[in-house]
Amino acid sequence: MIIAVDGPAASGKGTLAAGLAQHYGLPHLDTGLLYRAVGLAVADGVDTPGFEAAAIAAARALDAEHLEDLASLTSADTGVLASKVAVIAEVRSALFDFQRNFATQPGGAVLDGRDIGTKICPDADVKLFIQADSKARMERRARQLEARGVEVDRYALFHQIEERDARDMLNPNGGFYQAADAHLLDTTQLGIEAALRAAIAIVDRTMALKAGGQTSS
Ligand SMILES: Nc1ncnc2c1ncn2[C@@H]1O[C@H](COP(=O)(O)OP(=O)(O)OP(=O)(O)O)[C@@H](O)[C@H]1O
Ligand SMILES: Nc1ccn([C@@H]2O[C@H](COP(=O)(O)O)[C@@H](O)[C@H]2O)c(=O)n1
Repeated sequence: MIIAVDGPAASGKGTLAAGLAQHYGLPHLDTGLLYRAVGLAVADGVDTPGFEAAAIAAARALDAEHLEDLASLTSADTGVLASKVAVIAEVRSALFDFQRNFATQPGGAVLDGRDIGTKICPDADVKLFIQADSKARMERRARQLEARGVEVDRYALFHQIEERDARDMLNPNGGFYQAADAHLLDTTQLGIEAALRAAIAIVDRTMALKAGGQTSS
């Protein structure tokens, strides 16, 4: 079974994808980490003329070692860098095979990102599109950063998240939109446990309908 989980920054898609993976005994890939690793690799050259070529080279050279420094990869600044390299078509195509191979491994997988249901796994068995309002997302991200001892300017963080979402939604080479057959799950009013229960219910219902020869979207 392939489960595709997409959504904007700090919507909780990674948390839900990890919970679904654990529940169904599937491997999980946070595809944002790939873009973050590329962004981090070219951080020093951001907005210089060689930036694009350097990002393409970094994406082509990416391997598992680049995904180890989670503290640097998951910072808010690296998220912005990731969204800058994510608009480059050759970066996206260089990362495609890694994601596709992960998704199509025997038994299936859970992947979360922006274009999983639309570009990476248009054939996914279940697609979830996670939403939460911008203020709730900002507050969740602020608390996550504060738990790590990072000082947070909530006003700046709110604008950074909105700016990143806009860049992702307008990305001409991206695929960040709700697929026609994706299930919308708004978690603004749901805690982590309730959101995971709702996601599991959607997956179970979709798979049961499919087994009975029906579609659920
Ligand atoms: N339903 C929820 N209610 C409250 N907090 C949540 C909920 N879902 C996730 N969180 C918390 O919000 C923060 C961001 O969640 P998460 O990393 O899963 O988001 P994301 O969409 O994967 O973010 P990004 O796209 O930036 O990687 C985490 O600290 C997580 O524990
Ligand atoms: N499938 C994806 C995943 C991510 N991106 C870009 O990377 C940025 C960081 O992703 P997070 O999920 O870790 O927030 C994101 O803002 C996108 O620009 C992508 O394009 N496609």
